[in-house]
Amino acid sequence: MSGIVVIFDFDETIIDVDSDNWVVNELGATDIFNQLLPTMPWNSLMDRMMEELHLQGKTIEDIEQVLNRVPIHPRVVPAIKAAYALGCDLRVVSDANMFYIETILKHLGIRECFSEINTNPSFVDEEGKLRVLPYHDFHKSDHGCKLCPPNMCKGKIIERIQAELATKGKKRIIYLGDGGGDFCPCTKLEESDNMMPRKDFPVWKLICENRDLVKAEVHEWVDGIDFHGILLQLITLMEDSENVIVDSTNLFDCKFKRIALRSIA
Ligand SMILES: Cc1ncc(C[n+]2csc(CCOP(=O)(O)O)c2C)c(N)n1
Ligand SMILES: [Mg+2]
Repeated sequence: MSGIVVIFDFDETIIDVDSDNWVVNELGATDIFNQLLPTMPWNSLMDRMMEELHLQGKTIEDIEQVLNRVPIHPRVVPAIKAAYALGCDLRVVSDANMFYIETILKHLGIRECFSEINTNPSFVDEEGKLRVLPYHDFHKSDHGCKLCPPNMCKGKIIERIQAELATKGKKRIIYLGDGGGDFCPCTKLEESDNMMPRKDFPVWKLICENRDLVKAEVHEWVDGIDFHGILLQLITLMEDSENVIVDSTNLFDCKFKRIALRSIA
């Protein structure tokens, strides 16, 4: 086991679209989705959209088939398999839902690479309808974070993971994400952690505008080629820097690799 935990956002990070929009659009429910969007929070809207699809005769198998052909860059699965093979602890933190994520990861043959999936719970009810629930029950209590949507504060999830890691000795985090919801967790990372925001996506813009709020090293990525290249380079570099104390000859190699990485100043 390496001392590295890699935390992945899901939509527009592991897969190349928003899974919610993908299912709605592919099953022909875009118009009703657009009508309902201004009237309720996203997470409640997804539960409602699953009801609409059920009423239109769409089955759970139809949803599975659509999820199984979701766009993903060909380098992403090899990157995840390689990070797992190198002994990293891989986790998902996503505002999609458990049914979508597990269906896609199983189809890609990488479900077992992940030790944990933190997302909105979902289940198939007795009528065969997919139900989507909030990660935090915002009807019961407010998570109190002003940056995040009411159903999920990814920063709270990172703090829980950090507390767990603190009990297991020193572990370093690499976080990959794209969305506005990935900014709060990124502000919780330490100097020795690495943040990989997707270039020109909301979290990248928020980091550029609030550079002082982010202590972690920042490495932007554009596509699956970067996802693969930068992630594996960072894992190697972080492992090297752990070995530096026992083998100082690694130091030059380590510095050289650091220069080779693309960073946001
Ligand atoms: C303008 C606008 N309205 C609503 C949303 C909400 N939203 C869209 S896809 C998604 C799932 C993200 O999953 P993951 O955390 O895996 O990326 C969420 C919560 C948004 N992003 N932008
Ligand atoms: Mg995302």
